[in-house]
Amino acid sequence: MELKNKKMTEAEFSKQREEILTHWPTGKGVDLQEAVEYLKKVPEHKNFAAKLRKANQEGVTLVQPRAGVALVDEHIKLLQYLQDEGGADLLPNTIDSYTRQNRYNECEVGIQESIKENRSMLNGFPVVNHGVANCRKVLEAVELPLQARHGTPDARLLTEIIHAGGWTSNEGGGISYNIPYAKSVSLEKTILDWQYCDRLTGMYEEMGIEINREPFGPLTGTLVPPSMSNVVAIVEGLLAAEQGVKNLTLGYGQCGNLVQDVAAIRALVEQASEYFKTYGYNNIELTTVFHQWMGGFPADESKAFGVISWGSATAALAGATKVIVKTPHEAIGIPTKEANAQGIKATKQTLNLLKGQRLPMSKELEQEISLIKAETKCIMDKLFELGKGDLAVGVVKAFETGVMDIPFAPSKYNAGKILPARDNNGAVRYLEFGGIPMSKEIKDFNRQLLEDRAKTEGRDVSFQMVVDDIYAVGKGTLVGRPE
Ligand SMILES: CCC[C@H]1O[C@@H](n2cnc3c(N)ncnc32)[C@H](O)[C@@H]1O
Repeated sequence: MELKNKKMTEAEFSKQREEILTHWPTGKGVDLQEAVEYLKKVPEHKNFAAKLRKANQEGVTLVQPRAGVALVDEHIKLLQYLQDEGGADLLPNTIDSYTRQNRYNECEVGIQESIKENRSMLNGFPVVNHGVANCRKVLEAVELPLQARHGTPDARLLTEIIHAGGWTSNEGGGISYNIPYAKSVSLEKTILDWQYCDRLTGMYEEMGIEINREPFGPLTGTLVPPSMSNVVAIVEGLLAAEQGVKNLTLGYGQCGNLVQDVAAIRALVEQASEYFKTYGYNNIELTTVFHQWMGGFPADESKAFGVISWGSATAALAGATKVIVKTPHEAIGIPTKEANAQGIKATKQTLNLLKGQRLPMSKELEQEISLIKAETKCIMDKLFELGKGDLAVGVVKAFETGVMDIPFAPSKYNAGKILPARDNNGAVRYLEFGGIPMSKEIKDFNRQLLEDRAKTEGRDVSFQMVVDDIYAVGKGTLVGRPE
């Protein structure tokens, strides 16, 4: 199929669908009309899009953990615990790595081993292998809306199954679930595949079922400059809107400097809304998600709670609609249900203490919002130019030329010439731009801030700053000062 940012035709969608549903036997359990009837009976309080809309209207920040284990009954117990003991507002189904690579045979082995070992031998919920009926069993066992959180370049079958199973939100996108997650999957393929997922979402919307879509904001979660992360979020939002998606949550991963993080969320909402309007998508319901620090964590659990609470405070002051929670086991690996619930409770305590508070506008905040918007615009303008007006084509060319470039991404389609480092206040700045087309004024401004830090530290602006910043939070500081 030719790559273009155009709503898929019915014929093209049906042709793909016929083949997709054969990729695993559980595909036979998907019947669109039957699924619509089932979804119509899902109560409003278990619809993800509805709950986000309500939170946005009330100005509250919802709390959502990540969680997923191999077997259905254990997964249900886990989600019920995070709902009842943790107090989660929204529930995840974190999907295992084999499913993310469409390696369903290995999921089958993992399921059998989990039964034998009586513990989860997969790092998430193998939703394709479990199929529609089990998705519904999970939904019917909890009182909260459900979302699939994964990292799947080709999520077409996964998306068919989760929505037929009553889950009303799906994370991901053609860029955000490729560049940080895959080594050699072409961007063209993942944009096309995610157009399918978004078209299916659009079809549900056209049949009266509200489904939320959430591009994956943090990307590599390693010092990603806010403007680069906002470009990906806005682009995936526009691509989804073209396919008929109406309910969108655009995301951002915490960098750590309060003013910059609040500015990133404010700039994201304002600029995304402008682009939706410019391109004629007038009825998008836009919400935001703030991911607590996605980089290296301190192993000490008390220190980990410090990082979790700081992310919670920033999400509240930014007015994010949702915050994704980390746990005190982050430095070790997949958390126990108890540690997961602790992360939720610490987050809710902080959000409640800050209820109704927002970071007030200031010269610094205004300046940071304008800078992020200006940087974002430089990249977006180039994107449309490269694509000769077509966003999808523009994205592929932007990565080929390094106009879009995600720091520390594994994908061979990512130029990897960009280098970020923190300024003296811990805000993430561009140290190297590679092919990113920023104005001279913006380049000089970023450089000056890094020179100021270098002067304070008595060293040159260098790659060592980048390395020091990557380890800093785990070692207990934000800026990686020389030892
Ligand atoms: C981009 C996602 C990374 C985060 O996703 C967490 N994560 C991954 N898999 C699971 C799981 N099965 N249960 C609970 N958390 C999980 C990691 O710890 C990390 O914070």
